[in-house]
Amino acid sequence: MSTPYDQGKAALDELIDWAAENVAEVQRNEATTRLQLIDQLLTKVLAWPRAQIEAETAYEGKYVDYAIGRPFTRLIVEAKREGSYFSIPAGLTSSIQRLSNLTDGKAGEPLKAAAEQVAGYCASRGVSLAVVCNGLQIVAFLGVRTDGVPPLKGNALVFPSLSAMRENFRLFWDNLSKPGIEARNLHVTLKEGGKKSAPAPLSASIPHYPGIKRRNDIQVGLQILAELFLEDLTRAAELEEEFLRATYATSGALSQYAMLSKQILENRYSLLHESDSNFETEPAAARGGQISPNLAGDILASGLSKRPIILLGDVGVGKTMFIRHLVNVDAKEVFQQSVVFYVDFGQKSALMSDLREFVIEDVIRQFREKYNIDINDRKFVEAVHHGALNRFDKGIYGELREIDEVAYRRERLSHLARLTSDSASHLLASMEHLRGSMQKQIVIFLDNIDQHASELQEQVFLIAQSLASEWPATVFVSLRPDTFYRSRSEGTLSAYQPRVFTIAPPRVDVVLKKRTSFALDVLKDPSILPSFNSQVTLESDSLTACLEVLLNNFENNENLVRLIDNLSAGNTRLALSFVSSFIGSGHVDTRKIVDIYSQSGHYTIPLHEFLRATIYGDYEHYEPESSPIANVFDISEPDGREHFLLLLLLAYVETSGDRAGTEGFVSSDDVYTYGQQSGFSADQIAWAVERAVRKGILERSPRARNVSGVEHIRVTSAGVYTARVLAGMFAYLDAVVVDTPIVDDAYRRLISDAHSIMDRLRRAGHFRTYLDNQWRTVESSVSNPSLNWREQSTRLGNEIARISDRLQ
Ligand SMILES: Nc1ncnc2c1ncn2[C@@H]1O[C@H](COP(=O)(O)OP(=O)(O)OP(=O)(O)O)[C@@H](O)[C@H]1O
Repeated sequence: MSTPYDQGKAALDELIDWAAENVAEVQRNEATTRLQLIDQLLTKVLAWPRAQIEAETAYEGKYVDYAIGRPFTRLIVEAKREGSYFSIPAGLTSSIQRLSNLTDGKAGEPLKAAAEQVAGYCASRGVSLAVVCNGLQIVAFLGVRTDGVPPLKGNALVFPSLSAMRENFRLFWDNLSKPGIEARNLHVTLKEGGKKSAPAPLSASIPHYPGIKRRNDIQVGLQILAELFLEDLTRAAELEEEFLRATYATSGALSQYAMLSKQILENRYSLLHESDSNFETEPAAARGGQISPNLAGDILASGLSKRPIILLGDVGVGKTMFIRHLVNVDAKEVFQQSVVFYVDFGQKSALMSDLREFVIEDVIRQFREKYNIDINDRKFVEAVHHGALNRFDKGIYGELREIDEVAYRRERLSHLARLTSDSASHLLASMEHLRGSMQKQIVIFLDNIDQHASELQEQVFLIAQSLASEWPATVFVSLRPDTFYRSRSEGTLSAYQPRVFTIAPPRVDVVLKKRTSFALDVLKDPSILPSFNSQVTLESDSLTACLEVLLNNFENNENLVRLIDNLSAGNTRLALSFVSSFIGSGHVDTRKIVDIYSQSGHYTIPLHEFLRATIYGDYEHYEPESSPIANVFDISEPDGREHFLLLLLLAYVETSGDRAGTEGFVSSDDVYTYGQQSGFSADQIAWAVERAVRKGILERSPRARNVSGVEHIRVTSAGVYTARVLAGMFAYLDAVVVDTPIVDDAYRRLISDAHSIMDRLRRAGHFRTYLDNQWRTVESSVSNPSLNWREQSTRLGNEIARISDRLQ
């Protein structure tokens, strides 16, 4: 099979022949050159898809001949007429030349003019790679450099003829083809001196960074208890129904605190089914909490459906909780009449085994443990294979019964052994038997697959499909939107038309109040849950006080609820973990809280106190990978303006996504264009976007990327909150300062490790002034920045001054 590399080489051979045959023609003008030679070179030889080449794009009134690459422009090509030759000084044979050697003197003038022109375009659009091409010759160089070398004084990769490209095809391909450019080979070839990286942040010089935050005994005890009562309580089987009734918040009720437009909140999954009529999606529950009539109907039609029913939802949104509530409360009567298997792929053993085997073994185990049916029990086996045994009796061995009873029984036994040897088909027969003789519906839930890698999720999805079509059971499978769409677009799913019900998150404030009240009830009345109370230690009084404080704050402290609601961005598990980590945090003076509360009956949790517990977790210093909160000021290059790149992008995506009909999504093309027009390089933008997606402050549409080939992104509530609230808070600056490279030597010296509150306030003051200085350079290069840093900075300044005054 020929590779794109082979195809490129063959296309170049053809082009060489064609150029030789047509050499006598009138000299081609620029348009013809482009059409006949440059287009061929780019698309056929160098494998750039047409969809990634834009010709004649305008920016600030200037036109570039070709802007190449999606979602962002990776190189700009300036096309010259074929007759406009570049001359290579005599004796220079290497493909890599100093560009200034080629542009010297009169002979170098045409190339010099073209190189200056394209370098100008590159600078104004933030594209680093520049190419000048006249159809037969190519010169490539770095149009924007970050190593201080002026672009026209740097190196260039030169191919003075088509045959030179052919002779050095490997070099030509590696540096200029689509895969070569994407791998950044040209940067390396031209020895940019490696991209300069940003100076090390303060954390690099802090001994034992990030340091484990010490907890006192109370905090240690409280943390264990908080996890037990707020998170583990979920799994206490004795309390299942009581727990669900007391703590379930209806799925799909819109948040009252999210700093996102209603449009985005209401359309959490809606870009999902645009222009795909092969399947229907609908919310599993209406906003009032009632189960969708279609979902209820599907449960009743159990076993008739040959396709799995998909419960689609983001991580931690409450898919498992929805299933449990459905089975034990919402449709309790239906499920009581049914045989229900719940296969949990969250267990470790799921990872170790063959997945199909795991499902079969687990269902057999549940038959035994939940329904008291051992499908290998002799009597049961005989009942299941009753028909087969009748046929056996009528067959040739049936006669043995009269001749030799023992031999008959032995044959019959081997027959049964054969029928049960394949556990999958024996299980299938057992299910058929149950459905027929006991009139039971069979329902199987395959859950928590989304905690595994995506390949595994797809495998489980395929298993669900085959179970639904082979077994007399209704199969539910919970999936994340991205796996679902990947499977559809890659064909695993395309033959099926699954039923899809989406699970929207509940209101976080309601979940928190209900969960805290329930934990308090269990704590106060040991008889509710004996197994739990045996684990309660001396700290249970402190825990009671903490939970009462929290409950009170969830009811009255809007700022706190807004923080949790927005930062958890629909991940209910994350919201609960914020609360339990606050209770046992080494960064919170729990003793003080409990004392104030017992004296006054009231304690308002300040935002900064809760934020500290969340942002630092178990560490003493901010650690960007493990913290659930992103450092928006981090940079990838020694470019101080980059401190504001992510904030600018967040504000841009938020405003552009607010237009009606897009559900908040903006195409990456637009994002890159905006960033590049603001003077940032594509690499800087890619780095910022990647980091933001990883930290959940921007999210990609799982669907748009696969269907139209263009990635779409939108801001999350965590993104809006981080940009608008956190970035202007002292506690946030105080945390992320250790992780932010400082490009100004003077400020780098001022910003050091600090412990006392006065030192930290001083440090935050320096950091703020430093950021203000960098912001001035942004303001001077971005005509209409999407961000108002001055306002945030003033807020910060006021807060720092207020705290200092209070302390003095
Ligand atoms: N509607 C709800 N009411 C009350 N608590 C909820 C609700 N939904 C989720 N929770 C709580 O949030 C946490 C996460 O929920 P759950 O495990 O159901 O999410 P999930 O979507 O199944 O997660 P994953 O994507 O990891 O499988 C649990 O502690 C659960 O009790």
